[in-house]
Amino acid sequence: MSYVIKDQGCVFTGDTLLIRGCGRTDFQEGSPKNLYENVHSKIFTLPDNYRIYPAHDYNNIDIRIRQAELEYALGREELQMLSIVEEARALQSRLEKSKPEAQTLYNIISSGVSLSLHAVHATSGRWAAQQRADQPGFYVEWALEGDGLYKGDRILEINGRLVTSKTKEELQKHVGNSGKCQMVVLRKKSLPIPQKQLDQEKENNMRLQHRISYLEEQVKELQTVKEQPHHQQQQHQQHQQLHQTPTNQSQHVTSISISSPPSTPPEKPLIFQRGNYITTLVGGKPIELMGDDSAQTPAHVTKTLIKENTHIDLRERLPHMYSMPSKSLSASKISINSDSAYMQHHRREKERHRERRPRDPLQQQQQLHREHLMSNGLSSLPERQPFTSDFFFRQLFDEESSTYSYLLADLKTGEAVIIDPVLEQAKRDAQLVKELGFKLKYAINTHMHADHITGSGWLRELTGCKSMIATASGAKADLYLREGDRIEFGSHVIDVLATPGHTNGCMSYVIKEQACVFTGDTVLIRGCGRTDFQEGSSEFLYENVHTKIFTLPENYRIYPAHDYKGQLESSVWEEKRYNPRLTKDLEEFIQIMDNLNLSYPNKIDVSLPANRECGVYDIPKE
Ligand SMILES: N[C@@H](CCC(=O)N[C@@H](CSS)C(=O)NCC(=O)O)C(=O)O
Repeated sequence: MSYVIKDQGCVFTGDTLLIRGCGRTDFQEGSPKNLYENVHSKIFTLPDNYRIYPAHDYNNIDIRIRQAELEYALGREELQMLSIVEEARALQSRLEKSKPEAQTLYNIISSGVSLSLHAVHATSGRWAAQQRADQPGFYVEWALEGDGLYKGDRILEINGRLVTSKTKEELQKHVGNSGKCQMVVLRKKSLPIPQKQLDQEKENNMRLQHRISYLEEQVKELQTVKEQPHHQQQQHQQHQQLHQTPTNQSQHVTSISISSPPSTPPEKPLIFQRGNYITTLVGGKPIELMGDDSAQTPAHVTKTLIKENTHIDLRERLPHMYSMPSKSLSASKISINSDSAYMQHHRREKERHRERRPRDPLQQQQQLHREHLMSNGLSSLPERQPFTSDFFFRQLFDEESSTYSYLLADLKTGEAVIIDPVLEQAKRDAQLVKELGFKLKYAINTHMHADHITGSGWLRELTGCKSMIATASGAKADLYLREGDRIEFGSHVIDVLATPGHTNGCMSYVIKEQACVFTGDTVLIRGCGRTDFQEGSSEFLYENVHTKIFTLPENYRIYPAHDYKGQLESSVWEEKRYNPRLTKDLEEFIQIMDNLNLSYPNKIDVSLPANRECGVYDIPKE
């Protein structure tokens, strides 16, 4: 399927149409003919300015490597899961075997219980035997100590005659009135599994079931991620993390049915934890986190359905949780009594809101969204300002250094600029410029990079553009930039802001008309550039971000030079609220920056000397 959003002029083509490629057709129901026909009749007939968003992009060996890594991780998880499934099966069968089953000699021996034959002379005659429901033979019920008979012994022979009796009276005839006789009895060597051990095994089994369902989820996730290109894989990870943030309300429900609940509630609560996902079972019931605080705690409750319905006072059972800090579990809001006053209030409130809801589905959704924001103490994301129709924007990625480059153009004049190009991608970028019919005017650097060689020098050779960098960077270029400079391409203007801190020569580039800012390494998504080498200064970085970036309108999009977690863009609104470093006060910020403990960029030794020469140093011939 392809999904078209007409009013946004874009189509999501999945694997049907990829950038400069298309999906393979050599498995599943693949058909080159059908693919070709569909692309030509349904995608290529859409307006030419429709943006195409494919499901994959494979231009880089790193993606393959990442996929191989994922395959490996998947294999490992699958193996682990298999061995745990085996373990669970073995446990299950032991549990099942502990249920009463027909005590035929065959069943007993095949279940692994060893039997021994005993010749017993019952001299006292003080013993009794009984039949057992649905089981053949007679079993000693009680016997006087010292006679050598034990409860549970199965009587095979009495006074030389095999016991084939069907009734107690027939047996009595063999024994005679005195009860004194010579007997052969069959005795189980192993004693039945004690209840405590049985309970323990049930508990273990429950744990294993839980682990299996977690591993199944992991495998499913890995399988999904494996299908995605690196970019999306990283996004997926980020998405996962986001879904564990306090603002996420959705509950993750795993349903495990245990057919035989423990006869008595376990003394201790069972707590399962996977990262922020916590399941606590008390008396077989999951504890639910409720109340506003649950939105602020990273704990995420997995419901496990167990057939049991006891209400238990948690304060007695979990006194330690009631003293936990609210960051790990909001204990004061823990309750398992679904009819608690809080729940009743919550339900009534929900109903009240439902009654007030508008009829129109769109308005209803809007109201729900407002309610959701309000109840989570969030303000609403500012409205997005679209790019103007004559502004071309393309974000490009270099996998090796996780660097974003941005190709921007004026569609009317064809004049283009590229921000932070990477040497290894210069050919790709030059090719794209050519295909789109642009004329590359400038290759602009946000700063002198330490982790990769700039592509600006090489692009200059390939396209005739001019390279640019801040005077303060100390690097060579065709043109030097200072705060307040304006870079023009067609009718578009980039305003230059000096934002030193990561390095002396760091610049941010603002395009007011398009409501966006290219922050280089000054502001990263939920992070910022390191300040531990070159001329790094945490104080400068903090001050410049707060006075020059965070003062921009909140709906300005932020485009950084790197992202290591698969995020593509952010906004001033988001970073002002969620940047874990820059939202702190200066003192704490400096402390965070002083303790990042990042290793030096792998390519620092080649990048810095090359970038001082605008990247035209040691350029590969090919
Ligand atoms: N591992 C990478 C380098 C990662 C790194 O240090 N990134 C810099 C920007 S490039 S100098 C940075 O400021 N990171 C901040 C952060 O919080 O990660 C490599 O070897 O190239």
